[in-house]
Amino acid sequence: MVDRPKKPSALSATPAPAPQAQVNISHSNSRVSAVLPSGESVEILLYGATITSWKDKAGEEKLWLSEKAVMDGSKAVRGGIPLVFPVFGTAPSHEATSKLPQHGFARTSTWEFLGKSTSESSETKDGGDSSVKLDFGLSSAELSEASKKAWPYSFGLIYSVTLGKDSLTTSMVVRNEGGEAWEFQALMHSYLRVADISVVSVAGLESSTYVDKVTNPISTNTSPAEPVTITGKTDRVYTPTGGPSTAVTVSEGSKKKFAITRDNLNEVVVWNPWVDAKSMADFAPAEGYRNMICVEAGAVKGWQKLEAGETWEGGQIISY
Ligand SMILES: O=P(O)(O)OC[C@H]1O[C@H](O)[C@H](O)[C@@H](O)[C@@H]1O
Repeated sequence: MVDRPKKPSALSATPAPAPQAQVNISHSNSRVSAVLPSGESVEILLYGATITSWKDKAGEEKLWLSEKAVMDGSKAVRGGIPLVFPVFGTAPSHEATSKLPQHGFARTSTWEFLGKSTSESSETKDGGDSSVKLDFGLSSAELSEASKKAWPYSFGLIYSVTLGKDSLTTSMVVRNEGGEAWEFQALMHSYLRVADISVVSVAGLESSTYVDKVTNPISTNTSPAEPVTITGKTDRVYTPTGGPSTAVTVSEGSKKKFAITRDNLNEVVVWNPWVDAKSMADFAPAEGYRNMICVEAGAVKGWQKLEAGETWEGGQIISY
C-alpha cells in the first residue's frame, strides 16, 4: 500500500455558535420572556408591559408578585413592575388628567412587542450575550375607547426592558405625536422581594423632602439622617437630596439586596400597605406585605410638559 504523502488532515471542528439570549413569545401572544445564556431571566406581560418575573442565574426571584394577581388583562397586575402613566394616583385638580383612573392607563393597556436587540459591547468573552433588550410600544391609536375619551392626546411610548447579568434596566421614551402640548407623570412601580420587612432599610433618602400620604391631611416633611425602615403602613414620595444619580439601596440586615439608580426620575416612592393588604382582594398571601417593598422611581412631583413633537426619556437600573 502506497502511503499518501499528503494525507488530508481532519477538518477542524466548526466552532459552536456563541450562546445567544433566548427570547420566547407565548402562543397566546400575551407574554414575552427572555433567558440569558448564563441563566438570568425576565418575563413581561403585554398587558401593561408589566414585568411579572425577574430571576437571577440561580433562579431566585427578585420581584414580589401577589398569588392573587389578576393576569387575564381585566385588572392591573398586583406585583412585579407595573408602569404608571400619564398620572400618578389620581389628579382631580389637573383638568386634562382628571378623568383618568388611579395610575393612568399604561398598566391596563395592551402593549405591542417591538422586538429584541443585543449590544456588541455587552458580549461575553466567548461572544455570547450578556444582556438583551426588549422593546415594547404603546400609542394613542391602540388605547381603549374609554381611555382615549378620558385623555384625548396623541402620544407614542417606547418602554425598554434590558436584562443584564446582575441588573434590570427599564426605560421609557415618551413622545408628543400631536399638535398641542400636554403634561404627564410617569413611574416604575417596582415591587421588590425581601425575606423579612422588619430588617429592611432603604438608604439614599436621608435628609430629603418627602410627602407623607398616610397622614391626614397629607404632610410634607424632611426625613432624618438615617436610612428608612418600615414599621407600619408607608406611602411616601421622596425627592432625594442627592438627585437622580444618587443610588437608593435596599438592604436586609447588613446585606445589600438592591441598588437603584435613576435617570431623569427625580422622585422615589416607598410603599408598603402593611396590614391594609388584608383588605386588598388581589393581595395574597395576606402576610405578603412582610416580603415586599415598593421602591418606585418616578417623575411624579408636578408635571412633565411636552410640546408638539417633543420627546422625554427616563429610566432606572436595578442591580443586585
Ligand atoms: O392599588 P394601586 O392602584 O396599585 O396602588 C398602589 C399604591 O401605589 C403607589 O405606591 C401609591 O403611592 C399608593 O398610594 C398606592 O396605594
